[in-house]
Amino acid sequence: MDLPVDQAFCHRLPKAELHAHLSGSVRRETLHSIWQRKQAKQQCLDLEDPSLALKPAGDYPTVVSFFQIFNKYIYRLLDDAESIADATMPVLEDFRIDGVKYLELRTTPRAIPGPGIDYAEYVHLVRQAIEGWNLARYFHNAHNYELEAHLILSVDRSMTLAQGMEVVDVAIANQALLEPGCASRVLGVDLCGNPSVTPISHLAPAFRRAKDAGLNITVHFAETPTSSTDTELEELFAWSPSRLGHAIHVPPHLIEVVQSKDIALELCLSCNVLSKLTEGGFADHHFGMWRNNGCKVALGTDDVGVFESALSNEYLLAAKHFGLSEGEVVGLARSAISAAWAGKERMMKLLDEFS
Ligand SMILES: CNc1ncnc2c1ncn2[C@@H]1O[C@H](COP(=O)(O)O)[C@@H](O)[C@H]1O
Repeated sequence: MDLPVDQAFCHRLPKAELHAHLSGSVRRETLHSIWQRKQAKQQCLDLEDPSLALKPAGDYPTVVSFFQIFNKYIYRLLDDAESIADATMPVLEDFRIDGVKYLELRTTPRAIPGPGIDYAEYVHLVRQAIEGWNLARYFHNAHNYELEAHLILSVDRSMTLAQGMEVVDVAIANQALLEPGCASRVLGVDLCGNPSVTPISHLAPAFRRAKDAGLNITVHFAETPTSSTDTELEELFAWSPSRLGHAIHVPPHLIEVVQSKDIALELCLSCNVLSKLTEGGFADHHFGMWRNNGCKVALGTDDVGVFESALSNEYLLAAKHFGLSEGEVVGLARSAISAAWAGKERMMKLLDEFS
């Protein structure tokens, strides 16, 4: 008999997180301690305490105000090698504690002129932080990796083609392990950023280069009505993505394309409801529509630092608002794992954890 799904069950579930933005996944407490350290060193003196500067989840009046928190606050605080490392490691630890076994963390390479950080160096710093954390857990846990973490590099919609190309070149250069014994790699490229920034067609050659180099492609798709024109959505399909993020305002004739191409959907319930990208509450979320259409769904947190709903809670919300049984929630977690990019063998091992 199937029992009602509860928090403990969703926590125990071996989970794959495929849609999480690094800078949006940093907890407020982590930002606060980085801010305190910097204040003590007389740095970032013009930045308010993050507990005052960042609104509670759900208090962003528009989706545009949500995007401003990155440029106006988080990027200004995380502006050197130390703070990038200090932000990245707790993000991994938070996912591990929540029972995430496999993570594809995405981040947008940033150039930070002061300390001389370019896109390649930014990615190197994030990779070093991942490997440092990995190593600590490896020795703590009798030489087993508890969380396998990889990277996806994001191209922001506002980038020029030259910047997009540079992101892809850095992604290509980071497809291999950093050094023998390391565990993480760059697996793919994403298109993200404020969906009111259009058009995006100038970025096509960058995604073509990524595809040609064997990188996987995911794109933020149909997040707002402005970014859901047939022209944009057909352009994005031409980039051959194997996954789509959010997929909110997809017209019926393109729903069929998603089905026929077996594209997986990365769906983020709390993010969409709290940032008002969707209308209504959780029960109105398009998760129900995609699931009923038999599409492969991977639940994700998007920006857990902002929306404060861990992946286990996203499974609980789906179960609660869509009446899922324990067996159906397990099926959902397996569906996320089957959409991951780390290779068949690795995915089979993760799927074994359910037996
Ligand atoms: C509604 N959800 C979303 N839709 C689109 N893009 C989003 C996003 N949430 C976050 N980002 C993108 O991720 C960047 C922050 O992380 P990284 O600096 O890359 O690690 C933001 O600047 C934004 O471009």
